[in-house]
Amino acid sequence: MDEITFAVLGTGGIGRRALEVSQYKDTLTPVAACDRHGVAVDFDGLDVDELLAATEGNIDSEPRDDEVVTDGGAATSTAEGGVKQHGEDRGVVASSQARPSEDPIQAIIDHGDRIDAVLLALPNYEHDFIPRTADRFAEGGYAGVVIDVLKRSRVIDMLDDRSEAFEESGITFICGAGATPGLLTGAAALAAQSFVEVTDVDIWWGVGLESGYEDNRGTVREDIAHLPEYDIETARELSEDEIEAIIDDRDGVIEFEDMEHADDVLLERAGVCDAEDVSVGGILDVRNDEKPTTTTVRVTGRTFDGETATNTFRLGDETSMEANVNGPALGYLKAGVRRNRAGEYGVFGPAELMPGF
Ligand SMILES: NC(=O)c1ccc[n+]([C@@H]2O[C@H](COP(=O)([O-])OP(=O)(O)OC[C@H]3O[C@@H](n4cnc5c(N)ncnc54)[C@H](O)[C@@H]3O)[C@@H](O)[C@H]2O)c1
Repeated sequence: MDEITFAVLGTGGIGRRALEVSQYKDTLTPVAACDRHGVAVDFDGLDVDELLAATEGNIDSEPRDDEVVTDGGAATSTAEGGVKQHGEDRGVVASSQARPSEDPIQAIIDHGDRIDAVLLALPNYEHDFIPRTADRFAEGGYAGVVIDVLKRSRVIDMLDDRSEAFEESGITFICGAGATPGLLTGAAALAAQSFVEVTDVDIWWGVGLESGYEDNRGTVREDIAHLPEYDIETARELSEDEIEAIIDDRDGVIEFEDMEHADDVLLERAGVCDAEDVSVGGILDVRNDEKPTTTTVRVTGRTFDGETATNTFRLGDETSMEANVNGPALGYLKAGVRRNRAGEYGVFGPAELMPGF
């Protein structure tokens, strides 16, 4: 496969690791990265080691009320929380390759003709943030791959609504392509191949995050929004202290049931099963690196010759969340580029990039 240039939007917990993992993937060259403060662009390839060192412990993941994100305005804030900062500059601007920008996303769109794929490692505190960001790429004349690792089911419909616009623009949009949804959705689609009818898909994940906790505060906040007492708006408003209190109350271990994870709609749109037959839950432990439970996908169905069985896919307990999100995200990115170069545009989920059902 020819070289692929790609950009990462968001150099938080996920985006930084995507850059790191890309160094182990053939043909991928990171040429641009941004966060809410600035942007780094280098078409000879970013110096990932320098960028990671500069942003180590320097992620600004606190949600912003006063942030203007989609109309070309500045991403500014008066909030001081959520930043573990060293040196004078926040986030990516601490890298010598980056410069401050009033509108970092636009700066990347402006270079779009030299970027094959864009990985959106952005937060999802407003459900339409990623769809609106995608709109900006389409309106800015971008023609390439856009891929996200978002979790929420309802956002997939919002992206589907844009399918025609993406097709007209020459955009191949891959949605929900992290771990869950993403790797585990793809695994479910593969496991389903033994069956003529799938009756249940049960996804159960375990994440141990002790040493990655500081880097993944954004993800933890979004996960809290899946607890029955919270939603995306109330989770967005929580202070860091309130989040710590929620974690303390549970001795560092948070269990989730019936999560609104897009694995359900992504399996339905790939024809594997009905969305309502998919359930997602899991356990997050922020005080241990060891997974509190083994991540499994169980797909139950009926074979053509009348048997009922459950195919199970299990992740090794040693694999980290970062490995299970970013390896698949970059793998799906490459699959997207193949489609894009073959002239296939529109919206695709991870299950559709597996054998058809
Ligand atoms: N599918 C999966 O398996 C999976 C797993 C983990 C995380 N995620 C998702 O990945 C996303 C990112 O998580 P994270 O932990 O990296 O979050 P984070 O808060 O650590 O990082 C978000 C980054 O986005 C940047 N950003 C925010 N607003 C911006 C703007 N307007 N312009 C430019 N940059 C902006 C921030 O500066 C930061 O660098 C979340 O939505 C999370 O739910 C998915």
